[in-house]
This record gives sequence, C-alpha cells and structure tokens, in this order.
Amino acid sequence: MIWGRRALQHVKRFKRLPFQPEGLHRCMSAATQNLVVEMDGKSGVAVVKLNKPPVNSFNLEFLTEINILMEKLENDKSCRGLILTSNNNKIFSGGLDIMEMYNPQPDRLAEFWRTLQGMWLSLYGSRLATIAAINGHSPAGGCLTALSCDYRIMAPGFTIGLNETQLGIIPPFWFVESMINVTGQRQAEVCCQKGLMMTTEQAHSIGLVDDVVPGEAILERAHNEMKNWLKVPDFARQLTKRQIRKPTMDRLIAKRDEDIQNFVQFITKDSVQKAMGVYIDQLKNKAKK
Ligand SMILES: CCCCCCCCCCCCC/C=C/C(=O)SCCNC(=O)CCNC(=O)[C@H](O)C(C)(C)COP(=O)(O)OP(=O)(O)OC[C@H]1O[C@@H](n2cnc3c(N)ncnc32)[C@H](O)[C@@H]1OP(=O)(O)O
Repeated sequence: MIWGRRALQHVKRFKRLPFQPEGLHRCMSAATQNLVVEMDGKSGVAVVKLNKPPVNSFNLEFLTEINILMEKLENDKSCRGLILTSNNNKIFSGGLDIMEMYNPQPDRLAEFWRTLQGMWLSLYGSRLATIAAINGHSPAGGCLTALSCDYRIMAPGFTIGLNETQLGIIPPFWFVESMINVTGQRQAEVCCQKGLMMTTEQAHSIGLVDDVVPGEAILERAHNEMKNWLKVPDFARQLTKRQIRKPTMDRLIAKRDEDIQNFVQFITKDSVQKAMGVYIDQLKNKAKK
C-alpha cells in the first residue's frame, strides 16, 4: 500500500488524548483531520465519525486516513466493535470525490482506486463487528461503505443507493456483489441497473437497511445493537463472517490490478470526462442556488 505524504502527516497528528471520564465509562478520543474517533475502553467499541466537509467525499488522502485508522483498530486487541457514522447530520457520505476522477493524473487515479479497494477490503473483511449509523444521504461510494458493514441503521428523510448508472458509470463488480450479498440478487439487479437512490423506507423494505431510527436516537440504537453482536464470542463471529465474505473478497484480490486498469481506462475516456464535466457543473450550480 502506498500512503500519500499528506496522509502520513495526518497520522503524526493523530493524538491520543488522556483517558477522559464519560458517564460511567472511560473513553479515549482521537482525531485526524477528517475523522473523529471515540474509543470506549470499557465496551471496546470505537465510534468513528466521518468529518470531511462539505460532504465527506472520499479523496485519496481521506481514504488513506481511513485505511490507517482501520489498521490501528484492527491491531488494537481491546477494540471489538466499530460504529461508523458522520459528524454532519445531513450527509453520511457523498461517495467518491468526483474531483479525483475529473482531468486526473493517471498515476494518482490508479493510486486512488487501489486505496479505495484497500478500504473496502479492510472494512468488508474486518474482524470487528461493524455497524453503519447512516445519519444522512449516502450515494454511490457512501452506500458501498455502509454495505461493507455488518448492520445498517438509517435515519428517515435521506436517500441511499448505488446510483452509478444514472451518472453513466458502470458500478464495479465488487460494488454490485456487496449489494447482492445484502439485498439478494433480484433486488440488486433492479437497484444497480436502474441506479436507484432510495428513501430510507424503500431501502429498509428491500433489506438494504436493517433498521430505521430517528437521527437523534441513531447512536444509542447502534450501541444497543452492538451489545447484541458482542454477546457472541469474537472468534466464532469473526470466522463465520470470514467464511461468508471470503469468496467475494478473493474475487477482488485476484483481479485487483485488472480492476484498476479497467477503472483508469474507463474514467480517462473522452466521453466519460465530458459527462463528468457536465455533472460537476450541475452540482456546482445547484450548490450556488
Ligand atoms: C466489463 C466491465 C468493465 C467495467 C469498467 C468500469 C470501471 C469504471 C468504474 C467507475 C466506478 C466509479 C464509482 C463511483 C462511485 C462514486 O461514489 S461517484 C460519486 C457519486 N456521488 C454523487 O454523485 C453525489 C453527488 N452529490 C450529491 O448528490 C449532493 O451533493 C449530496 C451529497 C446529496 C449533498 O447535497 P447538499 O447538502 O445539497 O450539498 P451540495 O450543495 O450538493 O454540495 C456541497 C458541495 O459539495 C460538492 N460535492 C458534492 N458531492 C461531491 C462529490 N461526490 N465529490 C466532490 N464534491 C462533491 C458540491 O459540488 C458542492 O461543492 P461547492 O459548489 O464547491 O460548494
């Protein structure tokens, strides 16, 4: 894995604050520039809040920070569970940073995609029990991130989905398989081909989301659900997860370079660049209104 220099600087800034009392528990907080981490030493549950304005979109540096944090949590024997949420109560994640894909440098574009693959592999294959507390909109890469967790709780009033086809983009096979593995083949066929952005309730009705809870109660609900997952002996839960998810992960691992080549070739096509330029203009104009 190649880490960007900027991301490594962030890691040096990743401060471990002294233990702080929080209710009856002792809680350790840490922060990188774009991530807020609260580690509850008693329960072994880390709450990670995406904190990259304006929309938590994933660029190379942000993905690298997440990968480094994931590695830290994986190696921290006291950590058993991860709740992933957003510090912005309107947007969980706007997905991949479109600016990474517009007029790109091929080397950076390839590194960006490899780092995204790495994030998916570490989150999808994590030994931790993982819960996404989706407290805002979650298109495309945001949806993929939620799909990589073990359980999804979503607040009403937002939208989620793999909307790539709506943007003229083909969702990679591991995006699609992540959807199939959660919703089943038929629902995934419809959602992915049509590029549906679903309301919270629609997502719940097809099993993309497991539970719907008002935004203000979502973290409490996630902690309660986490307790259920952590009642199971870690070793048994982890190996069962591995057994179920390994075939999907192995398919990406076997085709990692080919997948990067496909991505770079596709994104650098003139027609794709042109369409992306139009899409970015639409986003910027909408933001100005
Ligand atoms: C044979 C097989 C071969 C296969 C080969 C295929 C390979 C190809 C594979 C390609 C795969 C690519 C997969 C892509 C995945 C993605 O994730 S693409 C990104 C998709 N995301 C979106 O489309 C989201 C767009 N954004 C929104 O819908 C909204 O912004 C929002 C997130 C719902 C938030 O809305 P709102 O609160 O109203 O904020 P806005 O005013 O719209 O935006 C604020 C500013 O943020 C900027 N912005 C928004 N989204 C992004 C983003 N994704 N990336 C970068 N920037 C973003 C927006 O432009 C505004 O910016 P300013 O104008 O500067 O304020």
